[in-house]
Parts: sequence; structure tokens; C-alpha cells
Amino acid sequence: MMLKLGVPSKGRLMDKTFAWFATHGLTLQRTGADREYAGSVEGVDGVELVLLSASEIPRELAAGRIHLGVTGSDLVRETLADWQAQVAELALMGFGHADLVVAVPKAWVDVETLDDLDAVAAAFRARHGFRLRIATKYHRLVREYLRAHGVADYQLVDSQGATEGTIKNLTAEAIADITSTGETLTANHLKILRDAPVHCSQATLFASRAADWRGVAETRARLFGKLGLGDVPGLE
Ligand SMILES: Nc1ncnc2c1ncn2[C@@H]1O[C@H](COP(=O)(O)OP(=O)(O)OP(=O)(O)O)[C@@H](O)[C@H]1O
Ligand SMILES: O=P(O)(O)OC[C@H]1O[C@H](OP(=O)(O)OP(=O)(O)O)[C@H](O)[C@@H]1O
Repeated sequence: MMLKLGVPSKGRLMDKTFAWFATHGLTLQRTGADREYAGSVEGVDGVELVLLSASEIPRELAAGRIHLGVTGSDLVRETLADWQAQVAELALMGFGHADLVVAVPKAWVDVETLDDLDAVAAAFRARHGFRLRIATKYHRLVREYLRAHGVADYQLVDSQGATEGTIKNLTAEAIADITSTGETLTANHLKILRDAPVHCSQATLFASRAADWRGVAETRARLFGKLGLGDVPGLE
């Protein structure tokens, strides 16, 4: 049986993931044709590379179809209910940093914090007869965050991309999205609320708690040794 390692097949996390494993003496490679999703791992026997979209890796880990997976910490927290019961966080990889933030139009001079947003949201509902709309694809994380901060008078509207544009398009009044340079927010005349971000994300190596670890015990020991990982309880 092979130990399956899921890594992003393209996009912003792929190259740095390969570089991170290289610093631990493991060569990850895409093989085959340019557009073929096949790969190999050199440096430790018994490991199979599985190339996946970063956003699919949390589900594959939860299902136990891969033993290990690299993806953004935001995607695991958003995709998996009670994520710590389903995966173990093995290593923060130090790249792919991005903050999930709540942002509002710069023109809202009275709104700098979540408390301000809460006050505006109540007034908005009274005036318009519907709740202030916050566009996001991070439904779970944003709901938990707003509940924890006592903001109640809002509705989430789903936005799977170009979220910063929803305000100009009049489909939302505020947004919650990931940002790294902040350029997209600035270009769309938005400002981040002063409170701590919903989540500070980075690329992370996760282990599945549902995968069959017994059949790959020797490979696991060799691989964890190379990666400098100690024993992780609960992987069986
Ligand atoms: N502007 C950004 N800067 C840095 N990291 C970002 C940025 N936007 C998103 N990310 C992070 O990148 C990860 C998602 O990567 P990416 O967009 O390549 O994957 P994806 O959603 O699976 O895309 P696709 O489905 O198109 O392959 C998330 O963890 C997210 O936090
Ligand atoms: O802070 P910045 O460096 O400007 O980056 C932020 C942007 O990057 C991500 O979008 P992505 O490129 O993944 O496109 P998307 O809108 O399709 O999600 C995110 O959703 C923001 O729109």
C-alpha cells in the first residue's frame, strides 16, 4: 500500500509546496504531459503524489483518500466541520500567507470596527427592510466570527469569486474575503475593519485521521523522519 500525499496541482501554492519538500530532501515532480495530472516523489519509497485542486484537498483528507495533504489553513477550517477531529495540523509551511478579513466601503466614515458595523447593520435593516448583505465564499468561518463578536443583523450572500466587485454591483454592502497585498481592496475603494482578521491563513501540511495509517507504517516513519515531524497521536 502506498502513502498518498495530496498537493496543489496548479495555482499559487504548487511551486512553493514543491520547494518546501525539496528543502527536506524530497523531490516532487509533475510527470507526463504539460496538462496531465500525474506526479512522482523521489527521496523516500512508498509515497504516491496525488495532484489536486487546493480547494479539494480538505475533503479528500476528511474522506481518508489521501494520508497527507497540503492546502491553505483557511480552506480546511472552512470546508470541514470540527476540522480538528478530521485532520491533524502537522506543519505550518511559511508561505501562502493571506488574511480573511471583513471590509466595507471606504466612504463609510463611521464604520471602523465590528461594533460600528453592528450598529450600522441594525439601522440598515430598519431603513431598508432587509438585512445588510455580506458577500463571501467563507460562510462557516464568517458566521462563527460574527457570532463570536456579537454581530447578528446581517445576511451572507454567496460569492465564489471577484467578491470585491459585489458592492459596486449592488449585490452586497460589505464583503469578507482573503487578502494578501491589499491591492484588490484598495482598487475597489474598500477598507478592512480594525478588528483582528477572521483567520490568518498559510499553506499547511495536514494529516488525515480517517486514512488507513496501519498499512503504511514504515513509509510513514521514514517520511516523518525526513520532514522532522515527531509522533502524531491519533493516526491509525
Ligand atoms: N491573494 C492571495 N494571496 C495569497 N494567498 C492567497 C490569495 N488568495 C487566496 N490565497 C490562498 O490560496 C489558497 C487557494 O489557492 P488557489 O486559489 O490556487 O486554489 P483553488 O481555490 O483550489 O483554485 P483552483 O480551484 O482554481 O485550483 C487559499 O488557501 C487562500 O488562502
Ligand atoms: O490582496 P490581493 O493581493 O489583492 O489579493 C486578493 C485577491 O486574491 C484572491 O482572489 P483570486 O485571485 O483567487 O481570484 P477570485 O476573485 O477568483 O477568488 C482574493 O479572493 C482577492 O480577490
